[in-house]
Amino acid sequence: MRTAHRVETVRAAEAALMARLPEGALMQRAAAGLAAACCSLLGKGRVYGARVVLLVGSGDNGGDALYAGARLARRGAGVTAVPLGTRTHPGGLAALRAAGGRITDDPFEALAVADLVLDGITGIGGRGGLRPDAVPVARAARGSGAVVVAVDLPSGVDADTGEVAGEALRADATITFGTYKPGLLVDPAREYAGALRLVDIGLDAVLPGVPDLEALQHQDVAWLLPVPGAESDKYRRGVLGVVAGSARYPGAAVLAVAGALRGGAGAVRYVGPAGDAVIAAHPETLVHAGPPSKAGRVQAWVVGPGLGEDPGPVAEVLAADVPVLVDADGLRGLDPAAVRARTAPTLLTPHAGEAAALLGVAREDVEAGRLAAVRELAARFGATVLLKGSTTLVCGPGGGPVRVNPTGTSWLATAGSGDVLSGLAGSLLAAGLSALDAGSCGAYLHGLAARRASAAGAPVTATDVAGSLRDAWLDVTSPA
Ligand SMILES: NC(=O)C1=CN([C@@H]2O[C@H](COP(=O)(O)OP(=O)(O)OC[C@H]3O[C@@H](n4cnc5c(N)ncnc54)[C@H](O)[C@@H]3O)[C@@H](O)[C@H]2O)[C@@H](O)CC1
Ligand SMILES: [K+]
Repeated sequence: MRTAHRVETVRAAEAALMARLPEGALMQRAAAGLAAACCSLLGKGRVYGARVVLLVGSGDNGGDALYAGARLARRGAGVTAVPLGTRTHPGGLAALRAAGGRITDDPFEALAVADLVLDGITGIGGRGGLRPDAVPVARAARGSGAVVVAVDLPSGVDADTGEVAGEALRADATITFGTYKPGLLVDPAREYAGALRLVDIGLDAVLPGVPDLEALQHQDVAWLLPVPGAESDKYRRGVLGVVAGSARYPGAAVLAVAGALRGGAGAVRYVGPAGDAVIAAHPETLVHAGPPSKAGRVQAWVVGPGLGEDPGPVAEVLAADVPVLVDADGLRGLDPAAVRARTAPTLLTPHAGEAAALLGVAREDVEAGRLAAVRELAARFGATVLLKGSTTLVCGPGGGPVRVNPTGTSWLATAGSGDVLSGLAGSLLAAGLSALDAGSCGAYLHGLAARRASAAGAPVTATDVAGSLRDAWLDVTSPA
């Protein structure tokens, strides 16, 4: 599990750790890890003679860059610092000078020939986007052909929310200290961070056990996925009911069932007007044309994909005392009170547009502030919410850590892929996973399947994604 903590928590942990250590020890740990990471990015035998430029802001983030620069200078790199703040970390500056580094006020000359740029303008103390004087310097760094390495965070992004208010530096890699920060894992900031590397500075011992954000990895998902026991039959493995599709959108039913059949439930019961299309594509499905309440027993429901204008079945499904996943058309006009009144878990799976409609804000606001949006929806509906998009987030109703999905590809932005996800996550619900686990494991497998299907960088269809779910499942559950 990859975990992230917000700035307030990081600062408290750092203070607790610093109280036990000699002055400056923590910053030296950070600088040592940062310098080592820079050496490996430059490549073996390429540190001596490398031209390194440090962009140095007024705080300790600049201090990290300066101390790391001093270490690189001692290994033979030509290191030039560009002070950009109202002050420059005095100890770091002295260390760089003592190691033979130089200071310049002409960043453009130094950047033109740089092999590596360290962005130490702001870290967790940054507020808002880059200040105007830093903007042309950050752009020149990006355009220089050098490897751009952000210290702790790309300067200009919000560490806690992943929001980017104004301009921020685009890094090839970010070397972060002690723990990930939420902004490193959530778009739009995540896109600015490049490849992530965590440097251990001993913070784990003092960080709270419950993080603000967590990202599942293969072994976490493998642990959570259902495995049939010797005594299992199709009913004990869980039956999922899918209420989806309409005369106008029969394909949504076919795709939701395609996801559902590969999600671990023992059987899938389709309820709706697209039974013929569903059976033609998936003969293993049980179909029922009548209302959901007459369809027979299920352990979970999915309602919404391709339903069209008729919200009738949504209320009927919400009245059932089993977990319910509501997606797509089922989310339109969804009443928070009706969801809050349920005793069984509810999982809502909006994309940014649907989330915006539920919150009464603009879609752009949801995309710019995904974490705030998913938390607000979960609190308002008293439900688990899976917010789909460039960074898929899953938040439980009780506050707890938000799960951020680390798999996926932009090729997933294709018609019908959400229908596959709702079937898949619903199937995991029917198999007995909690709404948080079903949503996050579903998103994980779905993203992995899309990556597999588009392996060579080709477009994928939702049908391709469903077809690759089995391989994604095997990927996750096969021992490394
Ligand atoms: N506290 C600690 O024990 C450790 C801190 N470390 C480093 O220290 C950093 C935090 O240092 P600070 O708290 O000094 O904060 P930062 O260095 O992140 O930034 C604060 C400084 O930047 C200025 N600033 C804020 N927003 C700005 C903007 N948009 N544009 C330009 N300047 C801006 C502020 O006026 C202030 O001078 C971490 O990110 C990490 O890099 C590491 O050395 C590990 C240990
Ligand atoms: K930085």
